Amino acid sequence: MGQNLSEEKCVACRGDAPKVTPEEKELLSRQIPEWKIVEKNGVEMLERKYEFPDFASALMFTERVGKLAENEKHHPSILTEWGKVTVWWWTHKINGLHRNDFIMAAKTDSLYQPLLKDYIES
Ligand SMILES: C[C@H](O)[C@H](O)[C@H]1CNC2=NC(N)=NC(=O)C2=N1
Repeated sequence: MGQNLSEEKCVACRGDAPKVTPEEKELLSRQIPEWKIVEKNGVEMLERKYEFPDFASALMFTERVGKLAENEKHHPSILTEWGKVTVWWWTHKINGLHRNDFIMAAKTDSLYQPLLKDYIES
């Protein structure tokens, strides 16, 4: 498992679901090299900043990430600014990182280049 994280489904995550082990964290991180693991209030999260040519395209990306979150029932924090969107993924129910978060980060990455391409061509 784990060759194509963006194609895995996000599984329903219960409160007793396992956090990723340090070994899994290391392996999964290699598939999402642009993401950093940060800690906020003692909770580990995945964080990535995406860049855009203006506010409208940043907002379109935010909307697409929001739809992805609703489809997968797993929801990020998103900060939308002029020319950039910062996304954080973690699992609220376990206050930390689950495999789901790495799946969602990979899926988020897969939305980025197509949006830029559509936007520039339109
Ligand atoms: C019932 C519903 O699926 C859950 O409450 C979901 C909603 N979205 C979620 N999103 C994230 N990131 N973590 C969760 O634990 C979580 N729980």
